[in-house]
Amino acid sequence: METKSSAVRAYRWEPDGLWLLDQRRLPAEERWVACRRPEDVARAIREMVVRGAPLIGVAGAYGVALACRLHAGDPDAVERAAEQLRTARPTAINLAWAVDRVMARLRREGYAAELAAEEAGRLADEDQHSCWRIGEAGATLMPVEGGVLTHCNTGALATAGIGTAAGVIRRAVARGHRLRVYATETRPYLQGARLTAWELSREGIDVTVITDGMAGYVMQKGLVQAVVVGADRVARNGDVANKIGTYGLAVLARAHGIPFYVAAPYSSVDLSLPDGDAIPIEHRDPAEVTQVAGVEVAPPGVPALHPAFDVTPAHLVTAIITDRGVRYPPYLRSLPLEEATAP
Ligand SMILES: CSC[C@H]1O[C@H](OP(=O)(O)O)[C@H](O)[C@@H]1O
Repeated sequence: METKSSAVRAYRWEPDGLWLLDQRRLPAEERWVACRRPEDVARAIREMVVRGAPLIGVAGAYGVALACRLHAGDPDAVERAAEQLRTARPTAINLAWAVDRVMARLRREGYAAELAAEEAGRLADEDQHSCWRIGEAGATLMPVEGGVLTHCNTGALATAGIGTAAGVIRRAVARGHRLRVYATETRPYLQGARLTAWELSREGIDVTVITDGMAGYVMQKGLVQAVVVGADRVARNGDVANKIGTYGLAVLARAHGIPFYVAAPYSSVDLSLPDGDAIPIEHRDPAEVTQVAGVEVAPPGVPALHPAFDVTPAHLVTAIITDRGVRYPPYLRSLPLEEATAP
């Protein structure tokens, strides 16, 4: 299965450690950060040097390999480092899932850095193939010609492959769909304006940045024929946690009769949670809201909310595009995602 593309690569596992493309500096500057200790990786995840549900899972997995190197012969120290990695950000299940998978192998076979790195590499390869399968499954759902709105960044800067929602867009364009992509800026970190616009434009994909507040306008004007977003965690009933603002897009899409697709690997599905109310929502530093490029835009002392994610109820989701096929409601409402089968 072809999985390569011209998509950018956001991480490199090298003999001296894990190198991460510093996504806080894009698109102005392509600067790499070296992580040689597990706490370097945990900090990079917390500070969003690296971000994106599947990709922070891969980074966390390599962080375990760094922990085995640093704490050779001290399994308890590796366990403590793994706990710091798996809890660096709470919402994306991929992080805990990936770290737990590597640790399960180490507990069986020994706390060797080579084993951890091998398992992290397998995770990355699996995510590359998963992105490709998601892209292929979702491409057929995209308009042959028209506007597609996407939120946040779900591409090669969020995964080890071509992306989830952005992977759907990439594969649809590769198949000849004539798409105009509307990328919401995605305040406050600006994943859309800074990252998605950078990723897609450098590949010649027609992308237009809009403010988050323009989503209703482009839908009302008939400029958008589909919405496709990613996910950080999907509950058993199909409720979806994703970047803040996703829920509003789903409501707008439903009001305008526009299909609202979620693209996510099964590694983002958390069958232990019955519905979206149980998904932990990360609240980040309010200064990320009140400051733009380091400039205070709100009066000093005025508080700001900063939930980094929201939950879209399954009934607003047209379909979830996964690496195991497309899932349609009401299956998502009546059956756990795992047992649901495409109609
Ligand atoms: C491939 S899904 C990426 C997912 O992660 C993003 O969150 P963040 O940028 O805070 O890591 C966003 O929710 C995307 O949909």
